[in-house]
Amino acid sequence: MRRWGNTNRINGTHNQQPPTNGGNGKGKPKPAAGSLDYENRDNYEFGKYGYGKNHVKLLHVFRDGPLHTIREFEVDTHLKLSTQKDYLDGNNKDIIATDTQKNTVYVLAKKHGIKTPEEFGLLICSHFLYMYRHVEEVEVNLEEYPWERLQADGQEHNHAFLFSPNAIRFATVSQKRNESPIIIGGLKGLRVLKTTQSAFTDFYQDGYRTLSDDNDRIFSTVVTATWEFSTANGVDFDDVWITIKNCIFDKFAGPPDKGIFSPSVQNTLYLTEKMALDKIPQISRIEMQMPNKHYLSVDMSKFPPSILENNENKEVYHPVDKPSGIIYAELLRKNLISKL
Ligand SMILES: O=c1[nH]c(=O)c2[nH]c(=O)[nH]c2[nH]1
Repeated sequence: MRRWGNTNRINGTHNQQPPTNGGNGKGKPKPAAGSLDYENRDNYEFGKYGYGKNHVKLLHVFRDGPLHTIREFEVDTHLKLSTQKDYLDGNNKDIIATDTQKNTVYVLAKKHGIKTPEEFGLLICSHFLYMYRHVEEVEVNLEEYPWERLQADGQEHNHAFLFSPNAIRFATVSQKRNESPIIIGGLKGLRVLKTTQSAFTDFYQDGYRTLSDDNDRIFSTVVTATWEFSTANGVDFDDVWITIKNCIFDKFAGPPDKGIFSPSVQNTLYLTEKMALDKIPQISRIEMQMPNKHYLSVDMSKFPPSILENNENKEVYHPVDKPSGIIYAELLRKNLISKL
């Protein structure tokens, strides 16, 4: 999890002028002269610091007559204050208690509702920056529970839902005072497998290599993807998430009858990222991980033919948990790189 990272910024900040009584002061109060804790203090400085509440669990139900819509989240809120007197001096005056942070999540959900994880994260960031002048930076992580509307008699149910954990959606929104927010969308845990249209051949040959070329192998992976938005204006965050999931399916599986050929996990990963950047102009970069979950053919050659009714030895595979290959890459729009 990225904490207090700093990369590209999105245009347009929220009004972050705090109420006049927000926060209670800056500067380091001096502990009593001669205090042991005070000695040598100037020899040190803080690196990363902050605090917050993790795993605030929340179900939001929107009742539009008989049609109900739900979103369930676990939310982490993290604040970085401009003062460090809580750490340095045991002075708690500036601390917005983690319990208060938890309450804030519930109150904001009740007051404003929840549309998407990204928009709820933006709301929480701007709330803390607006309310408390001594909050320097906010980071919010949101993980969504994968509820889908239940289908009954071929029809979408008004108020019943099915837990469908085939891909977990998450988002991270962070914002520094007087800067634009950074919005990261994400997907993880998407496990897929195909039984053909995957090969791995012609790779580096030397005395350390024992793996044979394989022209037709099983390809299975558990996809993680994260992407950064270059704008929040007019973005349909739900639609972006579904589009990226569909890019993964398109480049991994291809059309239902013929599929799509993969010469390596690396190439499939790159083509997926490229398709996502081509399709979604509002994202500036995408990063993916595809572990290679190996399924190895069981060697049947030592069994006598009489014991095997069918001699075809590619029907039984041994799923190998560990070790697994790990393939990853980040793809960025080139014009953004050259502007840095
Ligand atoms: O698609 C693959 N990429 C690799 O880098 C690799 N390495 C390996 O052993 N098998 C595979 N498969």
